[in-house]
Amino acid sequence: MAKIVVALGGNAILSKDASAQAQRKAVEETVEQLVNFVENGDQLIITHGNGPQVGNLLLQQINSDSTENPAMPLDTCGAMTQGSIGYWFQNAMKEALAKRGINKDVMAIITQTIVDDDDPAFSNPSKPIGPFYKENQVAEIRAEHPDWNLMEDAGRGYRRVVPSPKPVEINEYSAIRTVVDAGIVPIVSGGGGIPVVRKDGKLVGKEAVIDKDFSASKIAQLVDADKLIILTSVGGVFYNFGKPDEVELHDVAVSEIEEHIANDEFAKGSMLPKVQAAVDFVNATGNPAVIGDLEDVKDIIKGTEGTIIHAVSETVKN
Ligand SMILES: Nc1ncnc2c1ncn2[C@@H]1O[C@H](COP(=O)(O)OP(=O)(O)O)[C@@H](O)[C@H]1O
Ligand SMILES: NC(=O)OP(=O)(O)O
Repeated sequence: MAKIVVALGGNAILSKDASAQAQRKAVEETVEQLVNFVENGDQLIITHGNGPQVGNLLLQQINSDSTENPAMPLDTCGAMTQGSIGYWFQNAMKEALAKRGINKDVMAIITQTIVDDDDPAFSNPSKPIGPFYKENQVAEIRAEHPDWNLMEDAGRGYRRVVPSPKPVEINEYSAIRTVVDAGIVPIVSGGGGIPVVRKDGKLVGKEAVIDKDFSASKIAQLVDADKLIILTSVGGVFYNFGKPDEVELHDVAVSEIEEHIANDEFAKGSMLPKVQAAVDFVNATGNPAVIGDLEDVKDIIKGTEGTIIHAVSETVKN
């Protein structure tokens, strides 16, 4: 049995239709893929993003800044998306397991991620959230929301960006470990976890969105995972992505990916955090990380799809 942390992108849950019904359906389709791991005998730990959802939640609140019905701060919005997405996953996963005759508990855990109050990310927003805007909408949006920062997101349009500090600790780590050891399928650290700092013995929320790829890597290291799998909407990691000479990677040594990161070759806010999170995991544990398409889970389990990032020693063995 392998212990596997699987991270799913918020864009995989919300693509075009942002209704609760459509997102629930996307989650139901997603878990049909994830049960393959459990059927394969693996202990699964699920984590997910919330970029599109938390951005939409903020937009829904724009007109509710009255004293009677105030808008919620970003950390609380993060908690709300963790709750809603966790709720969809918990029920969908339980039902999908039952359909295959597997009686296993599934449990979403409200997770807080401790960050550093002095993280430079607080003054350098980089995490894309909410919908994609066309280039010709940008001037109007900037005029309407002068406090927003906007960034181009991997050739897909412009998005609002917010601070994204790095996870330092996972507050609920020991509870997560207990749940994992009990064989329960936990859904943890949704949206990267609610960003908090410790102040005077208390946890205080910060207005930010943590990258779930970094939290997934941290959790995978803390639970001694055998593998970290980051599932997204692309078959793997490409060099020269989107250019005529793009190349998809299948097996790659961590040192090679590190060189390409150092050369600034990966898109910030999309592929860069994934490769960085994978590299951190591989370097800390010596175990492999995989980046691949949610649709390819069966082949990722077989090792025939996705980009597998190996520790150097592993690559030398091959
Ligand atoms: N070098 C690259 N290789 C593969 N995909 C890339 C690369 N650079 C940018 N991308 C884009 O990054 C996307 C995945 O990032 P994103 O959508 O932010 O992930 P998430 O699934 O976590 O929401 C891919 O669908 C692709 O469009
Ligand atoms: N929080 C987070 O990383 O979300 P996405 O995966 O949706 O970008």
